[in-house]
Amino acid sequence: MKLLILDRDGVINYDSDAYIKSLDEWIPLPGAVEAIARLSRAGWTVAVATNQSGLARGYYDQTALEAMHARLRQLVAEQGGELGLIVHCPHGPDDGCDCRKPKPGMLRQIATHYDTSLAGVWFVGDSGGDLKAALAVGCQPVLVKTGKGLLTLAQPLPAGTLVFDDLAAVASQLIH
Ligand SMILES: O=P(O)(O)OC[C@@H](O)[C@H]1O[C@@H](OP(=O)(O)O)[C@@H](O)[C@@H](O)[C@@H]1O
Ligand SMILES: [Mg+2]
Ligand SMILES: [Zn+2]
Repeated sequence: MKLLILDRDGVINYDSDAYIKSLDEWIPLPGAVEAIARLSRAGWTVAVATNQSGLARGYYDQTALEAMHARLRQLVAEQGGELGLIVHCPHGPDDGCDCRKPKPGMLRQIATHYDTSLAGVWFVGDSGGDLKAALAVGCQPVLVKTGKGLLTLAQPLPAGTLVFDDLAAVASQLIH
């Protein structure tokens, strides 16, 4: 299957060092919704793996998070596409979970959901933790320059990391 996995904050929507705490703060990056819809219409399954430690920190609740994800699904549907599984890690850095990136637990959850291999599946992120999670399970690490991407690019990247300006550029590369 044509599976693409995306990080959320900094890839699909603007990120903030103060976390994205409400639907009002959740603002799609230019071209991101259109890119997901284009990929979906072209037969790609687009899934999301996102750290949401703001839940553990008490900055927002599950209801707010689900409102953001419902809005994203609605926007993609309005462009004729369909967004696949969204998996989030609700834990904090000290909770010792298996799902918080750079651990690959969420990527494995997505592979299990779709009963497919992760080998070579592109995982598109903006942080070093995203790239590490990809490498841990044989995904193709892909960095975009949106969100924290330029900061990440200032550090040494894992060998073989692909770099694109944004999600729209990733979509154009995958859709021939
Ligand atoms: O990029 P994804 O995984 O979709 O989500 C990242 C967010 O959960 C937040 O992750 C936090 O990191 P800590 O969780 O505090 O280490 C910070 O980087 C915030 O700026 C950011 O909004
Ligand atoms: Mg991110
Ligand atoms: Zn977790």
